[in-house]
Amino acid sequence: MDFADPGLCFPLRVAHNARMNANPNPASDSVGVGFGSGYPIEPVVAHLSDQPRVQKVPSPKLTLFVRKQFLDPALCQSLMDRIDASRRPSTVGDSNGDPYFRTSETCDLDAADPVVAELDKRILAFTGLDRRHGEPIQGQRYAAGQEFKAHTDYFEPTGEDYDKYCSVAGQRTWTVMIYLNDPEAGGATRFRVIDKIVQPETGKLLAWSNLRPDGTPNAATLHHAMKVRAGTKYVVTKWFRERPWG
Ligand SMILES: O=C(O)CCC(=O)C(=O)O
Ligand SMILES: [Fe+2]
Repeated sequence: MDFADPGLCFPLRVAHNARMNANPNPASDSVGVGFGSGYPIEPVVAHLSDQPRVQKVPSPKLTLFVRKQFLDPALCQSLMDRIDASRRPSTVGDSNGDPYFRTSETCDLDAADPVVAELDKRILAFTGLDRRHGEPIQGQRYAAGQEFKAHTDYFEPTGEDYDKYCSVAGQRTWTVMIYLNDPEAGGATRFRVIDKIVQPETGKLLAWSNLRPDGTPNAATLHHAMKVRAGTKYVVTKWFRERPWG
């Protein structure tokens, strides 16, 4: 389940793959090609830090950015409508046997849908990452009582599902997540290693590197989508990979 063990460290494979796929060249496509996979992270960090209204969470352990009101409420509503219309139970890699570990629902958003294409374009322009390294955007929906317990978005290199999820595109480099609404109560995202709780707000974007500057998976990215207490929570997520996606 991509569950973080802070003691784990798998430097060689990840660092090697990540370095091989970094693209230091300027854009050769319409948007988002400049920084390849997002590893090395330094150019991405510089680019994100330059964007208007972006805050970098001050932590030596984790590279995490917050950008409020990245999406306007109308676009958020269009995305929530799509998530409502087409959802399935969420799944986890490397299950630990806890059936309540991730109780939300997931929507595989259609990349051909103009609303989704617009979202993709904005994320690529904002991050500077290469569209070829991006997974298709997903939506997540949490009804009251639903959550996604503490996990990491990278895949444990020793986990039994590592090859299944990573053999083609490699490890996850960056996570970009946007809250689409502000649920009545609960639903915050808690990064417990750095003691940071982010409250959902309509259109607020989070972006973090799942890898340390040396290319190893960063256990300090451990995060918990806390239970929604009242109302419904919606987010969209786009993950980037070391190598092109499919
Ligand atoms: O919903 C959230 O706050 C976090 C979602 C998440 O961590 C994930 O989908 O991997
Ligand atoms: Fe996550």
